[in-house]
Amino acid sequence: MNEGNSTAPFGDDQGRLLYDLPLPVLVVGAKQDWPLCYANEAARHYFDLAGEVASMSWQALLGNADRQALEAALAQQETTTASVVCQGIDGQPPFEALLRRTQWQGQAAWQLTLAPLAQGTRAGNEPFYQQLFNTNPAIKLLIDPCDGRIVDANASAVAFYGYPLDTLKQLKITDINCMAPEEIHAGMARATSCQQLFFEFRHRLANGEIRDVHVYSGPVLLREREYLHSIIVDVTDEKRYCAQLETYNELFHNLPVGVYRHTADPRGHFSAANPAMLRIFEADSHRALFSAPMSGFYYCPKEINRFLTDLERDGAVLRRPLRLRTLKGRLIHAEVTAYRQTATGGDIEYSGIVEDVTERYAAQVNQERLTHLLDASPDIVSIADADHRVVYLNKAGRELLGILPEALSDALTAVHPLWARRLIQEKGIPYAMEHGHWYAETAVLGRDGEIPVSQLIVTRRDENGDIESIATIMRDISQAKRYQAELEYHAGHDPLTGAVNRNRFIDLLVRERQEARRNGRVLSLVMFDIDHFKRVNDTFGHSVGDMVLAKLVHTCSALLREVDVLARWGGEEFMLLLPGTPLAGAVTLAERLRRAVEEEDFSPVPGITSSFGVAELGLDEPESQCYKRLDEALYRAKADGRNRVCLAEPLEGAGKRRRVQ
Ligand SMILES: Nc1nc2c(ncn2[C@@H]2O[C@H](COP(=O)(O)OP(=O)(O)OP(=O)(O)O)[C@@H](O)[C@H]2O)c(=O)[nH]1
Repeated sequence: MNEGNSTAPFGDDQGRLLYDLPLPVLVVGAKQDWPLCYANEAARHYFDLAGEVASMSWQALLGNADRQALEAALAQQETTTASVVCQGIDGQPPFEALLRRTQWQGQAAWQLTLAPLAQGTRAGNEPFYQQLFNTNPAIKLLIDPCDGRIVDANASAVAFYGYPLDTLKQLKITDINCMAPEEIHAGMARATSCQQLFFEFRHRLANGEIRDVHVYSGPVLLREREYLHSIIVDVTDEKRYCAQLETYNELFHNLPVGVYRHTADPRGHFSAANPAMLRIFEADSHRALFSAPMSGFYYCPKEINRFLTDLERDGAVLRRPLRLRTLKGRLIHAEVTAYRQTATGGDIEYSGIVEDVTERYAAQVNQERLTHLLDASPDIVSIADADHRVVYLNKAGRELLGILPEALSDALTAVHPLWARRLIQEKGIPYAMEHGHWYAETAVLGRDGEIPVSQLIVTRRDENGDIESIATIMRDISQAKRYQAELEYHAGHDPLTGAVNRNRFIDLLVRERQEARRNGRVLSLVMFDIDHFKRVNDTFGHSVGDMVLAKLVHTCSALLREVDVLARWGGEEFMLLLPGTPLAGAVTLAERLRRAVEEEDFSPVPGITSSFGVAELGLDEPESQCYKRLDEALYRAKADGRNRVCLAEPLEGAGKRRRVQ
């Protein structure tokens, strides 16, 4: 498209349109002196121009008055359209210049369309009109302004409207114009009186299709009658094209991803960028972005060189992660798509899109870190979505289950014993759904049976408050359970004999008394110790004494019921708690124990015996009082010669002695 060439100045479609327009059209630059850029065929005919127009001064073509009026209108900075009535040049009819701002080869320009006024009023104009009407390819209708009848139509009109000429000539303009008839008549009146010559209408074709048209309409005098001569320009495609351009433009400006173009040279510059590019690269203006050398945006030149090499080899690179630097020096993670193309001047250019994925990248890195951590954990971690589909299972979980189960219920069935599954399904999940989390000790099925686990179920809700995920963390607590049991045992047992210690005995007694009260059961206590134990130590040494103590507990324990409790009360003194046992039963048991000890072989110690005090605990009797009664009974057993069982004084008659052998 060369400057001054009379064809296609604005791109093919629009250029063709202007070229074909039977009205003179000039394009002048919107700057000082308004240099002439273009004249269409009709303008060349009107002004009698030949050859290149670029060097011509268009003002010289006009008379003084017209030139001043036009220059005044063109000088209006704010105006986008204007209309100036001109006298016309020598021998030509007057015209109305319709001014419209436009672009000429990327520069601001004015389009001047000259619509002849009252063409028919001058004698000798008819042949020119007839020539234009029949030979010019533009669509033309001749209309009777009185009733809107279509009097004549040229071949282009017949082709455009799709009616045979005869049919077209039987129609009125109101039959093809979509506007209300009264408005059409008002328009025709304005055109007839030359008040308005340019119209935008919508015309209906024979096939029913509606087209957008620009209509230049003015009066002509033919065969001594006044008609309206209308030149119809179909602008439907242009309008659509403009609307599409508008959409693209809007898209370009509002896209959240950066769209760019830059030169191939790494030291080059951005030459086009949408607003998102400014945001991504923290540029205050397009100027700031365009003036920065490309290399300033590269965080890792090696990475960029590889990118450019691949681009040169393949012509395009799709969605490659790149580390880039903003104008403020901040590192960003971007995904870049680039295409290589040859610009108009033959230079290589790159264009494409940049997506700032810094936040997504950080989230991904975080997720990878967490996954790494969770995989390193011996705890079993699983996450299910709102539909109970398992979406994550850490390494410990995968090792336990082998594969990722599809649903939470599958995972529960595969992992938990029935009781735990029920507990989780019936209590755990509903509770966590309501309160956000649930914690309990459950179990998983191990190779050698159940493994106790602590189980935490955590639910997460989305911004609408709907359940988004259900996460479960299970920790094997079998070791802890073992330690706990050991600790509990040691806290409540005597390490030498394995008997319950005094503290635990007191606790058990309190619990047993409550139970006895509830059930109306009796409860007896027996206090006993080894006779002359000091001698054992003195004669055989302390370790033999220890052996005797342990063996005695072993011997006695074998004769007790499960519910009976044997405690080492202190030194070589023991206490028995006998739930549900009345005094007589306790005495019988004490006697059995006494005999068993007497008969036991405590080698190397001969003749070990023991003495017993027995009491039934009164319903409301304080324990201390009962201990005292037992102590007295044991004292009596010792005093009476040892190796015997003595009954404690009954509660009512404390002080009396009773001896049972
Ligand atoms: N070997 C050993 N001896 C203990 C232990 N606890 C206490 N004794 C000893 O048990 C003996 C208790 O002696 P005493 O209270 O005089 O009673 P006893 O010699 O059995 O005399 P009677 O009870 O009157 O028959 C003391 O010598 C303590 O040192 C222990 O754990 N191991």
